[in-house]
Amino acid sequence: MLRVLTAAQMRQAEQAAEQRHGMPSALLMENAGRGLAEVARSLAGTSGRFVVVCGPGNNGGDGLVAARFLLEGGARVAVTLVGDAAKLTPEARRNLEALKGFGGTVRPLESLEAPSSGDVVVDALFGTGLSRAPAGAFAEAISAIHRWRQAGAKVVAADVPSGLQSDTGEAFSPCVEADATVAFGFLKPGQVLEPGATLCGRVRRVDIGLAGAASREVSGPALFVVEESDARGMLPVRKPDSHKGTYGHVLVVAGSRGKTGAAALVAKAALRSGAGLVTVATRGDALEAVQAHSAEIMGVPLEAAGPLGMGDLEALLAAAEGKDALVIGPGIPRGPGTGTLIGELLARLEIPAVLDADALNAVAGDLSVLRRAKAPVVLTPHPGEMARLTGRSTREVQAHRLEVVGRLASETGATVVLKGDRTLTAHADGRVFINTTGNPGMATGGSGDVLSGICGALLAQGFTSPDAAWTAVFAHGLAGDLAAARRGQLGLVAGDLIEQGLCELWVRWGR
Ligand SMILES: NC(=O)C1=CN([C@@H]2O[C@H](COP(=O)(O)OP(=O)(O)OC[C@H]3O[C@@H](n4cnc5c(N)ncnc54)[C@H](O)[C@@H]3O)[C@@H](O)[C@H]2O)[C@@H](O)CC1
Ligand SMILES: [K+]
Repeated sequence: MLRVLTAAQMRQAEQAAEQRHGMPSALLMENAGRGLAEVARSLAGTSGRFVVVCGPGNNGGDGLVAARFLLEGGARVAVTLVGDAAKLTPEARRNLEALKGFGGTVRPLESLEAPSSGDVVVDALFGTGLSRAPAGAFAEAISAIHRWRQAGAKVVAADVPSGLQSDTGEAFSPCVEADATVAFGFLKPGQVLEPGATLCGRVRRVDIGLAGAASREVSGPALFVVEESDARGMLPVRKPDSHKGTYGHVLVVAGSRGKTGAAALVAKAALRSGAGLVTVATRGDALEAVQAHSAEIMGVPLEAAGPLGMGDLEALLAAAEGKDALVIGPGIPRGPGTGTLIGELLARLEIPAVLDADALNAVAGDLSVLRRAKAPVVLTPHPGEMARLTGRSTREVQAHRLEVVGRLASETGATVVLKGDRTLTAHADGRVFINTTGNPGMATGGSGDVLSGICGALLAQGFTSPDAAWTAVFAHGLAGDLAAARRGQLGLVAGDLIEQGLCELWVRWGR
């Protein structure tokens, strides 16, 4: 997994490096600038020129160091400083002097010969210290960088494209669009969350000497980007002497008349993700249709009528006997008593549970039932369901995804999966896993049911709730990518994620 640090955590890491690991910040800046120069050089044509646009903070300092290394290498380099030179940080100022010592000069932006194809622009206006929308001379410099890029120059951003908020991935207007971004030391959330990820172009991380220990000394959420090897490594290789009991039995409480497909998708996804057995508990008038979807699905009829409620408690407790995980929610008939029923189930069952779809809406009114759960709980809301769970608007949820998902996990003790582009999985211990697989073709009915089925199967196979959740999210997204490669994004339907995507994925992973 790749560790991701917020701006505040980067400052803590920098301090720890200096105070406890003997690594002065001047050296960090030197390493950052050298790495930046190397990436810039790799993007230039044979006789390409470099234009380095520096701001007033340490990001500008990195640019000044890069300019010095480029000059030292014999390149043609123009440097411009935007803003009040008197306000340079002490480290940036030292590097301005060092640049001058190498014969470098700083010129006003208007006097520069416009770079074009083969040339490289280094954007070192703002990094993690950006605090508001760039205006005035800064906005003009960003417009110039944009024009130069249109004319064919490549743009490499120091740490983050200027104008991008490194903690959220939200972009102010204007914001630099880069061909490559050099991440100093650690990735930043804004480099992996959209729209930031797109604005960054290719992200190249360079080591700058922030001792590994520094990343352990930072406080707040521990953010990670999941890589394919992480998810693959979680999936068990089946042992020759195992049997269906080895791989767990999932109880799926889902579906109703007219929504039998939801239950079938959960069940089939669980079956295709290694669960030994899957039983669906649903209203008697829907069960036959659910089982007709697949010969492998076992069934338990819930004979009470109407919405799920306390009248179903005894039947569900009985159905849960001998099961290893519960998935509840997709397509259930929901009524005023459904939340109470789910609360009772969580308080009494000793198996981990995935709450999805209408189970989330049912508990939204009283989240305290989650705290009283006997076993681990995974919540899998999409942004609209997250809005109902947290009493915020969907827009607010989307603008503060990291913060919202982390807070709900720590308040409820559950593992929370906030779905959408770059799905986030937060655990109550402060870890947040950022997912990078998946595609817009997966925005289709039933896709979420498949995710909860995969997650249920992994829980039944003994995964902890955070491991089940982030692994399921990664596998679900990659299954979507594999299925889209065969069907196209427009042609993709949820069933393809199971029959094509997941099966192709397990073959690819040798599972
Ligand atoms: N933290 C670390 O460990 C390291 C940080 N380094 C660099 O330092 C950067 C962070 O440096 P700083 O904290 O100095 O921040 P920045 O260089 O990103 O910019 C902050 C400066 O710009 C001003 N500012 C912010 N938004 C503005 C706006 N919209 N218009 C006008 N002025 C604005 C601030 O008042 C401040 O003076 C990183 O992105 C990275 O490039 C590197 O030198 C290496 C080590
Ligand atoms: K920058």
